[in-house]
Amino acid sequence: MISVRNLSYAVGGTPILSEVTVDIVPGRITALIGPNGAGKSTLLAQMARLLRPDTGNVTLDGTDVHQVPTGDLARRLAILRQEQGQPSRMTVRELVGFGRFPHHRGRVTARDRTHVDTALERLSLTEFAGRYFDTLSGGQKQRVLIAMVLCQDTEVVLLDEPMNNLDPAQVQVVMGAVDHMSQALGKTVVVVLHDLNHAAGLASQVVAMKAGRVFAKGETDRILNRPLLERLYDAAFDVLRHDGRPIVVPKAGNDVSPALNVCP
Ligand SMILES: Nc1ncnc2c1ncn2[C@@H]1O[C@H](COP(=O)(O)OP(=O)(O)OP(=O)(O)O)[C@@H](O)[C@H]1O
Repeated sequence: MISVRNLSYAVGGTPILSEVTVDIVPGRITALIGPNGAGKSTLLAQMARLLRPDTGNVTLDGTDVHQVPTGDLARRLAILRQEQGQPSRMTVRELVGFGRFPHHRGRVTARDRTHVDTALERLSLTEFAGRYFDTLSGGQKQRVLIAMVLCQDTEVVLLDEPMNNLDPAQVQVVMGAVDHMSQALGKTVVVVLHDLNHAAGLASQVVAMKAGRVFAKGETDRILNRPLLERLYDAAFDVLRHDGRPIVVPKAGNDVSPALNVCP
């Protein structure tokens, strides 16, 4: 399990995360939501040990992530970042296959190839396997990077805005792949999402961030309600229900009532 305890982090004296405490439910999907600049990507990077907190810590099954040996962490945790390096002359299959490196360390086995094929298929990329990555469209590239994460077969998967650049059909492909990671493969997934309906469709838990702090956390149904969302975003919403889950509709004109702007 990933736990974040009293984590604070500042850059140049400016607080980015303040006293963040979160327990991520193992084997489930947790959505990180909140306004631009709330600290979601920074929190995800802290979970992946890409940043070091000033105070507090992130633990993986009770061990501080900064104490986990690097090879061990690479086999247990994978992250899709918003800004990945853009490799040029590599085919889709080669790139997705890189995700297996922490497992095979240069000696590729049949099992590694199966993982690559499965990831390509799951992200509807089989037809692009021989194409160079830099010849793909933005949405196709995004799916390749997600396939690379899936291929790593880690118990923890961290995804920063995986639905970026995707058309509605490809959103469904990626949502299906992420859902499969949790439902069928039992992985613990933390995903940064801006579209609250993607959060409603995917996540069982939501952590809402605002100004570097945890604003609210809990089961998706409990968090995605109108008063809470209006306070979180300082914007007006309607929240409807469809198929037993919330549908969030932003209202035009941002006519949030003054009373709802008051944070508790
Ligand atoms: N290296 C840095 N130097 C200065 N400020 C930073 C740095 N990294 C992050 N910040 C600031 O910290 C805040 C949180 O950034 P972060 O990217 O975590 O937010 P976010 O919730 O993921 O935002 P978005 O939804 O816009 O992607 C922002 O105000 C950002 O400008």
